[in-house]
Amino acid sequence: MAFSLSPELLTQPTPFYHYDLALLDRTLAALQQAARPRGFQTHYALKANVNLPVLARIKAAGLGADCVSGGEVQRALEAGFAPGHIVFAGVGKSDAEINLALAADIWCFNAESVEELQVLNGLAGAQGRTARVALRVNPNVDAHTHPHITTGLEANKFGISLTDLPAVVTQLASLPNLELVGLHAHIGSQITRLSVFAELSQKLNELQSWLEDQGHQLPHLNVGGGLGIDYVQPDEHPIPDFEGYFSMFEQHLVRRPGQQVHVELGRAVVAQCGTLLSRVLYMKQSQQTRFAILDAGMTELMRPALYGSYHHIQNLSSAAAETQPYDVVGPICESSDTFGKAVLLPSTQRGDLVAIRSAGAYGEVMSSGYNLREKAVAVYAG
Ligand SMILES: Cc1ncc(COP(=O)(O)O)c(C=O)c1O
Ligand SMILES: N[C@@H](CCCC[NH3+])C(=O)O
Repeated sequence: MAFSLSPELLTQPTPFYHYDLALLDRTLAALQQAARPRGFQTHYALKANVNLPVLARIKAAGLGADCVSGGEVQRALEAGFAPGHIVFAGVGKSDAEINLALAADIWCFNAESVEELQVLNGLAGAQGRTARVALRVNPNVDAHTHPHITTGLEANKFGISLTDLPAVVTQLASLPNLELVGLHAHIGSQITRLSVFAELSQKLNELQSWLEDQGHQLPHLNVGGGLGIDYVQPDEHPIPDFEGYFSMFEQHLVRRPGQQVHVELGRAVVAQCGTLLSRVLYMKQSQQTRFAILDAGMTELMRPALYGSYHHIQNLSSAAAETQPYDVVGPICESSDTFGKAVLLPSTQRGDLVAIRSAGAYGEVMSSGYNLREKAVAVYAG
């Protein structure tokens, strides 16, 4: 169904984020329908969107929480996620963040280096606790996505490299306040080539067998997130291909009896339910280009400026059938503050309301106050 705003929101000051919670609920239902019969548990990666009404629906659907900062652990607790359903990942956890998560007795730390394991061991001992850890490995699997959001290659800072793994596992024997409970990998985001998850599964199978040979049985595996969405046709494909995603792991990941397998999805859960609404402030014609200058910019949605990402743009005020190309830009003092070049829109003018689609993930959370901009408000429907 094409995006439209309810009449009372037509006078809402712009820019603002709009979240369709009914679509979020349908997405969560489809996700659980694909995950549960196959025996997978889903955590939601809070980094994609941390708004409490969004988190409430996600928690109600039975997902756990994947956090990458002390702030996210706190937000997950505030949203009512049980500590036993929270994991804490991240390549640079501070002592204060680790202490907070230890005190909350979260389920698991996904650890990314020997030094982190040593610090975690010390801090857990000081609190008189044992910390459950999963080793985040860098499996050197190419996710075939944008280089800035690829995380599972040797060149990336994330995870323990496979060559270091034997030394890390040896070290664990001298860290009495840690309990190894699992293996974790996350190879990247906005992945649309699902075969890479088969490759990841095969790497994890080999590593699991190797760890068992070292005497470590793993009650838990975490295969990360990364499932991509359709930014080009959000109306045709509002719900991502959860069936295809889970069936890859079902077919290729060798699970042990009773083993828990987690996925941690962010974008696929929340991207399509969010839209950034903005008004055209000015039209401007240069020698070659017709610009539509919006009141939203890279401060509200950074993805196009940061990665050259495509977001579908609609003019909600103009019904003309004929279209012409516009460069749709923001008001920020950066040339990269551009939502799209040569975007085909019906005749557009000052005051028109514009929808920038698929902005529910990594949109509002990545906003900034650059140019002393005020934070855009969020409104919820459904
Ligand atoms: C460790 C980890 N887990 C989960 C995610 C969520 O990824 P996505 O939003 O692509 O599902 C990310 C982000 O890429 C991540 O870094
Ligand atoms: N911020 C990225 C995704 C990064 C995922 C976190 N590792 C995006 O907007 O696509």
